[in-house]
Amino acid sequence: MNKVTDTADRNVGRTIRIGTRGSRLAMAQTGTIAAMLQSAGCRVELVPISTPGDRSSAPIAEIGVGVFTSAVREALLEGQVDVAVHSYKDLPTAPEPGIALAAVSKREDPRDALVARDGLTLGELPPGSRVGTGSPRRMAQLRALGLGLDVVPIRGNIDTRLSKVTSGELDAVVLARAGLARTDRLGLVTEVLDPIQMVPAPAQGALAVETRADDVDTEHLLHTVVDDAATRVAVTAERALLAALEAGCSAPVGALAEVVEDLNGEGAVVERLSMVGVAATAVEGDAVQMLRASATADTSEADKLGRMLAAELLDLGAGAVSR
Ligand SMILES: NCc1[nH]cc(CCC(=O)O)c1CC(=O)O
Repeated sequence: MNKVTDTADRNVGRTIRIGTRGSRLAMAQTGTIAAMLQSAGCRVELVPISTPGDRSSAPIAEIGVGVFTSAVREALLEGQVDVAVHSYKDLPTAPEPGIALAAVSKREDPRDALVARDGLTLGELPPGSRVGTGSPRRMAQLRALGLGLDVVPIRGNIDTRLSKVTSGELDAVVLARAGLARTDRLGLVTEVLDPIQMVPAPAQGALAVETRADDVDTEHLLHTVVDDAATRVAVTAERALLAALEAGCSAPVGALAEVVEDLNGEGAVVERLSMVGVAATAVEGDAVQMLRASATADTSEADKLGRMLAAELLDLGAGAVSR
């Protein structure tokens, strides 16, 4: 008997309750995980959860890290739901007592995307163009490109941000390509940004699927049905870099790791983990410099690779701004 069948059998007759926020993105993400569980023969129920993050329009920096995730985690701990699905990049780096990261699903394209007026690319936007983003990481990298863009802080869900281009208030916005893909809006993208110029947020495009730490059946099920090994290795390295810099999800820090095929000394194909990390030296004003470090390691050393690149960035002077 294969592993999936075995796990599904142990969960026969059970309905797995998945907590989800009501936003279009959250619903899409939860739907992806629900569909995987259903394909494995599980019955699934979606339980809507409202969070303070959804009810407030204050800047994320003010309302704090984890505003979107803590209410869903509470519902999990209280037993109202069995599974919580989060955008992995929105999770604080500190582990949550009582909660297990049961699976990381196969990552969407992690790159950032530009949605600009008149089909323009970043390079085609005239100097002085107003480009909106709420992320210090994107702000810093946009400024560091030296294109003379007017980088405007914005907030709100994907629809709110896109509407600022449609209304003419902004010339462009930068968003995660993954969020646009999951909500069927890739058609609006005028340029997918080069991940060397715009290093994505750690774990961008990946979903973290959690369950209660004592719910070993659900944990095993999720691990078997949902977990993607290559994604987990990559985001482990990226999150290790973030944690080592003591930087939260809104910090001016980017990291991207990828499992790649390489040749070893004997000419045999081996898998390696290749990674780049960036941190901004300043986020206020226009003079922003991005510090950069990159390296390759064995896939079994993901955590170590992330911490090593973080140490390199700290040596280069990243410490002062990332805390
Ligand atoms: N911070 C909000 C957020 N959290 C996850 C996504 C998109 C999906 C992802 O990055 O995995 C977004 C929107 C965005 O950054 O444009």
